[in-house]
Amino acid sequence: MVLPEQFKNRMRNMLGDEYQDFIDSYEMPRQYGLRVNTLKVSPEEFGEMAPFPVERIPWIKNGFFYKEGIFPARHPYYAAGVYYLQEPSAMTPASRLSVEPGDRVLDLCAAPGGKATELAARLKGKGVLVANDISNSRARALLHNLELFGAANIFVTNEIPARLAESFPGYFDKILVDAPCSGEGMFRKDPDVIGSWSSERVDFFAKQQRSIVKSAVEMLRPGGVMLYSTCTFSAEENEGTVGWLLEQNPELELLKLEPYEGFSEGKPEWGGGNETLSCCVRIWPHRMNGEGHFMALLRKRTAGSEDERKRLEQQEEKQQNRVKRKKKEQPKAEGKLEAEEKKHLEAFLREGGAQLPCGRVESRGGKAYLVPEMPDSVKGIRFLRNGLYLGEFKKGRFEPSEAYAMYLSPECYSKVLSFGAESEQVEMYLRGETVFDIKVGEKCKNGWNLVCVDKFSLGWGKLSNGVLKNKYLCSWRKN
Ligand SMILES: C[S@@+](CC[C@H](N)C(=O)[O-])C[C@H]1O[C@@H](n2cnc3c(N)ncnc32)[C@H](O)[C@@H]1O
Repeated sequence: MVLPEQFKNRMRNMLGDEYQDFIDSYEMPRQYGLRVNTLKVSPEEFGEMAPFPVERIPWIKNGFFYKEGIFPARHPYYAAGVYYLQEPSAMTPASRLSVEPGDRVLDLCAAPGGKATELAARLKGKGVLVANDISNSRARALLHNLELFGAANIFVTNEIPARLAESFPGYFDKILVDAPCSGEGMFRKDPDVIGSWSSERVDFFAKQQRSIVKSAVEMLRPGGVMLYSTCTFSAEENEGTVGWLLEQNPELELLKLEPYEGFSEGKPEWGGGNETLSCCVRIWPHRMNGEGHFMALLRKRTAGSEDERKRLEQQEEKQQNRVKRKKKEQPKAEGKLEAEEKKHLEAFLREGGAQLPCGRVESRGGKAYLVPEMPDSVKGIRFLRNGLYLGEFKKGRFEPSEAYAMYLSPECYSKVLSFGAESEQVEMYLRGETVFDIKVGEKCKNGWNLVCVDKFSLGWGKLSNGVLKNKYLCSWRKN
């Protein structure tokens, strides 16, 4: 692998005696991993039922290594959202942010969802995940992955962080900032990144990261916890950014991350000398089985000293005023279901013996959504999805959505048609073809059926006289 001379010089200066081991790691095979969706299956169960050889990743509870030459994305379990393909060190940031059901969580730079899908799974349907990305096309991929995972309590936004900060001052319990970076830890996985590397880009990202984390801190509640991560090695973008953040925000303190023997400490001298920077964690490819990552876990202290309390109060007041001004500017949007719509939705739920989780159902443009609790100040925020898209009202009936199918499990719906993972029928279904010769049985009946591969939902199909009309979402179909 041909690496830029300037990059090599920088790494030689950083690593000293270790430099040769680091460079040699570029000749070693890259690491392949998948992370199990705990909304659908436990890691233990997956370990027993995995359709190809896997090995547990020692520092990630629901992570598994698989070998080069295996293609997990081709298996129907991938289409069922049973796992997400992710390089093992990239699994680490979300694994070290202690998200609990009921938390308000923000993933500020979330696309395509490698970490947001894990945060959503940890919430177990309670609380809310705001998953944001500045790029609209990448935010679409993020939404797709969250829906594939069956995540319901989501708000997928496409905003600049400063705009979000106006709407969510001091709102979140947990924030992940997986910042855009120079990607030095991606060289082995994606050699194209090498071509775009330059020391100017390192400086560019370091500056951009400061502006992103500044907004993130404004959105963290006192006592809340934030994890900052990158997939790069440069000091400027890692200890440098975190050192600056600590200087600007004395209410922040670094916490230790749940340890693993392969992790290395951050270097205070690379970030202005603050000794606590040693709490940061680095994953070096020559020291453990990961491509490379940096992580810092920060907590916003609750007001302690009188000065600090006053400063936080002033900050809070300023932010609340901004929210009040915004509220005045925007009329309240109406989203209640019409009586007819309510009737059609209830008829559908009754037919399948399904129950919606607690929450508010809203209708927008003839579509129904189960929406999470949100402050009024979100009005005006650009978003792709608010909550779980349940389905559409069409010609006097309700048609359930793909996202709703992915959210459901066969235990929650009374009409289920399950294909075996190795069957030709599951492949036909995923290609969008009509499936014939289906026999009705105890669970599989005429009408809307939740189509599954083994016990994992894939989508909808409408059964009549042994013929399954395929309702699998066109844009998700296999070619
Ligand atoms: C390292 S990637 C995130 C990867 C993602 N967390 C995952 O695990 O799949 C950084 C992301 O930040 C987004 N981004 C770049 N500048 C941003 C900004 N100013 N605010 C928010 N997101 C930004 C990029 O579009 C990109 O998707």
